[in-house]
Amino acid sequence: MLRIITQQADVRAELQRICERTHDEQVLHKEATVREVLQAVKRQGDKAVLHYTAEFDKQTLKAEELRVTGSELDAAYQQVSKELLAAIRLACRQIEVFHRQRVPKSWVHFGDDEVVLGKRYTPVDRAGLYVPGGRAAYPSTVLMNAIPAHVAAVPHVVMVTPPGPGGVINPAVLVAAQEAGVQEIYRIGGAQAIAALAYGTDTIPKVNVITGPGNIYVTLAKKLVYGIVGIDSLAGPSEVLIIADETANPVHVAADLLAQAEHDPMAAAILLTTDAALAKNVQLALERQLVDHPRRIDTEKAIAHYGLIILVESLQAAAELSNEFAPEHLELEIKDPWALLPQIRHAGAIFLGYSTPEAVGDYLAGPNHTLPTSGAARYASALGVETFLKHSSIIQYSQTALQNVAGAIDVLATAEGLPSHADSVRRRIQQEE
Ligand SMILES: NC(=O)c1ccc[n+]([C@@H]2O[C@H](COP(=O)([O-])OP(=O)(O)OC[C@H]3O[C@@H](n4cnc5c(N)ncnc54)[C@H](O)[C@@H]3O)[C@@H](O)[C@H]2O)c1
Ligand SMILES: N[C@H](CO)Cc1c[nH]c[nH+]1
Ligand SMILES: [Zn+2]
Repeated sequence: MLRIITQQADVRAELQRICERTHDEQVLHKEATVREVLQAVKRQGDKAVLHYTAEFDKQTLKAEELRVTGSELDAAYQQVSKELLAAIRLACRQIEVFHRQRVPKSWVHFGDDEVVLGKRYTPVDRAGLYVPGGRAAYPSTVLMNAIPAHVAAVPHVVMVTPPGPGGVINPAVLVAAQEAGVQEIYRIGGAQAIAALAYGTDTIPKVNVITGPGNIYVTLAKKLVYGIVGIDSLAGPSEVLIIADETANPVHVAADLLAQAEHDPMAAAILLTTDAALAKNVQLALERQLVDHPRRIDTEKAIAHYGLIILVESLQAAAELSNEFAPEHLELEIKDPWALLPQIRHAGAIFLGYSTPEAVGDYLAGPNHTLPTSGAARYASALGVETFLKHSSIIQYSQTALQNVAGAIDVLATAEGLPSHADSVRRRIQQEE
């Protein structure tokens, strides 16, 4: 049963508990497991990857079986329906159109002071895309990761995803990967996959950046290898926070809460509403929709531990609580969502109005669905083209321009006690004299 509480002193503590659920004490033992997996893969490479694939994914594979073959890729097209292929292609187009609008451009400015300054963007050499596959297959996540990498012109893109029974990878995942231009795919998942991408093994190439969402093991592993490789953000168990007033449809609100809760027993689903009747009706609708839900047990776990309805005094109060939580997804199911939007400061993606369920963003609106979770939206953003790019600063001074600033550099270098810095400028000026 989804709990209803009224806005009172402990609301903030309760929201904080849910927000920080991936950092709490129960997660510590998982972090110990993840550290062990990372160390083992670093030292033993493929041997450890195969060991953990047998232990956690229950699949016994040989190193030469890790890479998905060309014939499996071809066969996948025969296994998906025409409708699914058409939907994947529609999503592909819309995601690409959106991501092409965001490509940062290199620039150079030639100043009148004979100083040239600029920024030059270049893609990483190798990217590793994690596509989750434990509880569900995610062709949509393939597209959300691979298309920005393609738009960024990353030369070498590797994808990993956990093996299903018999080592098989869901054909829709393989089709989506081909439609989005991924050629190299390995059937590994969890922390062992992140470790393999970060350190490299005989079979799996070491990459420069790892992107993609995953469960708590994947997210902890990404956090721990950050620095050895870049990462997009901590995109862990899914979340939705809905702000609704008396005009919202309780059946739709309940469906949207379940649409996130069904991802993972650690998913979070929160409703902030100004209307007590709506709160009650959402609670009832959610119970009804859960009755014959195919993922009922895990979804109920998420709702019981990380689900909540809070009755708030005003939409302004709701916006403040939402900002503190910084949800991955925020829905504004209210009369005038645009009026509340300026109050919203932290959210991975914001869905406005009654006809914009979060699922449109999950699949094909265009913006990326790989989003920061557990409060990371306070400082991080959606995966994007820029995740696969870095920029180098461009600086050129003429002799005259250098003379103009030589005195200031001398003073700063002397203040820092770094005489060779000052000398490197002085010698050039003197050489000219
Ligand atoms: N934030 C986002 O943008 C976003 C997008 C899509 C999905 N998600 C989230 O991705 C997650 C997908 O999770 P999933 O479990 O379905 O797939 P997953 O691929 O993330 O995790 C499966 C892997 O976890 C490992 N694992 C399972 N149990 C383990 C154990 N006891 N010890 C060590 N390793 C273990 C296994 O190796 C397995 O390969 C969900 O939490 C979902 O909410 C988030
Ligand atoms: N809601 C997920 C992000 O938290 C993304 C997704 C993929 N497929 C369905 N949903
Ligand atoms: Zn979803």
